[in-house]
Amino acid sequence: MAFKVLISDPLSEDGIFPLRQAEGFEIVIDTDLTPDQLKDRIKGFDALLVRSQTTVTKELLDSADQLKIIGRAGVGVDNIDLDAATEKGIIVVNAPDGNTNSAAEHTVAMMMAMARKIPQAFNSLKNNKWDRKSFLGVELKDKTLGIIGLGRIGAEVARRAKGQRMNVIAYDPFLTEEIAKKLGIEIGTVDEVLAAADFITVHTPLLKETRRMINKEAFEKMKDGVQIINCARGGIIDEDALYDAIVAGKVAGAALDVFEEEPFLDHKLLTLPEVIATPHLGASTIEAQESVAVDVSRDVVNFLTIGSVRNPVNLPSVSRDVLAKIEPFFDLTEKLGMFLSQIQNTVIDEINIQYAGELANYDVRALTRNTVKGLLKRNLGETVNDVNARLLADRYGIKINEQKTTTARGFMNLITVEVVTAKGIRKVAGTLLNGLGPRIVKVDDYVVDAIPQGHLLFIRHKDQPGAIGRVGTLLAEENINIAAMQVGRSAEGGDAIMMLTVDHHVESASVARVKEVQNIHDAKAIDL
Ligand SMILES: NC(=O)c1ccc[n+]([C@@H]2O[C@H](COP(=O)([O-])OP(=O)(O)OC[C@H]3O[C@@H](n4cnc5c(N)ncnc54)[C@H](O)[C@@H]3O)[C@@H](O)[C@H]2O)c1
Ligand SMILES: O=C(O)[C@H](O)COP(=O)(O)O
Repeated sequence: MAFKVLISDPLSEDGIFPLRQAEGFEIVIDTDLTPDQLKDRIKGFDALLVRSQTTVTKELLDSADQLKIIGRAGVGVDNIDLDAATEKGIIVVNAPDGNTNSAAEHTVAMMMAMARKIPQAFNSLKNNKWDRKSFLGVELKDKTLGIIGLGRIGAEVARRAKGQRMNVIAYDPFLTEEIAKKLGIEIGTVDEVLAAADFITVHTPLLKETRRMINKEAFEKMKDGVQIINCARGGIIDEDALYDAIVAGKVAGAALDVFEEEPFLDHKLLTLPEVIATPHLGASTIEAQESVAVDVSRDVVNFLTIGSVRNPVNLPSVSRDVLAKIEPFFDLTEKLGMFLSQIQNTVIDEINIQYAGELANYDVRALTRNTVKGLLKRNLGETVNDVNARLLADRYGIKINEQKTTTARGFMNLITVEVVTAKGIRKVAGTLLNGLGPRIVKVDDYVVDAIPQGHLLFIRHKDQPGAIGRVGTLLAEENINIAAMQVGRSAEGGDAIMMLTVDHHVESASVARVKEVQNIHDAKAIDL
């Protein structure tokens, strides 16, 4: 099967080699589409690769009939409607590390260019003026740089600022004493950073909390003559407040790579001589572009071919080590969910999943999602996947509980899935048998040994002579071949079950005939 990938923003040709090399991938590059054209173009594509130019709206996603993955060749995903993507079961991946260095270098370049008024001086020279008086700068040495947001880029900027012999004070909700000590910087509150800094640079994502966090009140807390850098996201700094603060002489310089509205050709901040700017070039280096394109291309190929990704944005990521331990259980957990959903029809209130044995030592959330996906699939079909399984369960008011225990009662690992409904509890347990693969080992309280694959007939009956024989005869009449059979009972003459592996799907008419057999309480056809 061929996978179709649409690239709607300019990406490094060298960086997309994982897509070019992958077998069965058709790549279309179309970077000049209007939003309306893109809505039409997206139909039939399995993957969309973007940078920050393409705005991925709910409307665009609504018109995407095949889309499974969006790759953002960069960090910020504020151009993508993540809620809409999650809702539609579309995974979003980004490339969080590939442009860190470039963005940090650009930030430092902007700070130095601003401190020494290099763009203004160059501009004057280009206009045939040899002016040595208007461009008196300041040194960085011994000045204090305030960093708000000390993630990947913020930390790299801090390292470089130390190299410029600056003092650094930073605020980040996750900044520990240990990290600060390692970087040789001071930790401050936002207000302390604002008050102490000669230069302030922001490196947070644009979030509800960070939108316009550098506003009129924040400028009032700063030193006179402070200089501001934003190479993170437009909107973190209130542009009107910045304009006023510069005009009032409070802010001596601003170096901006990003803006509230992009792209633009005319901006009132650019009328001020104190402002230098670049058109969102933080990640625009050959190295960064190649690196981010490689990262997202790999994730797109891996996701579409083997279902795994390294940098999911709307799914918790699983480390490589943990993935190696839990990956063999993916198929089993989905099948356990599918099995349970077919032996019972009542509205599910709660799903309890117990991981017993070695698995209890790992982060098994990916297995839980997979189990829930298996359970919901029967009614929600292919619209449910790993991305939206938990969200859909939430929406239907289904509580999900994950329990772990290291004792697995004779098994290396045992996964027990239980659904709680108004009619009671139904459960199924499964394991991986060394060298033999997945097995269902318990259904409700009956011990069985069935391969969770293909077509099964699950029968509840009374443990009486002849019940098994009569079912066998009836299935022969229906031309249904039995490949394997398991029986289990609570007590001699009590309730019992039969698990038959058959060669084909059992039609509902045949199931109805089985139910009429003497001493048979119930029968269900199961397809796994
Ligand atoms: N100009 C460009 O071309 C360019 C290039 C790359 C990244 N970026 C942008 O740079 C920003 C940082 O990227 P990163 O890779 O360092 O991200 P990151 O996730 O590694 O770091 C972001 C940090 O911000 C912190 N943070 C969140 N809310 C905060 C708050 N209210 N106050 C203080 N800190 C807060 C987080 O704790 C985190 O440590 C993002 O907005 C990204 O989109 C821009
Ligand atoms: O968030 C990012 O990675 C940067 O803003 C880079 O955006 P770009 O890929 O559009 O240059």
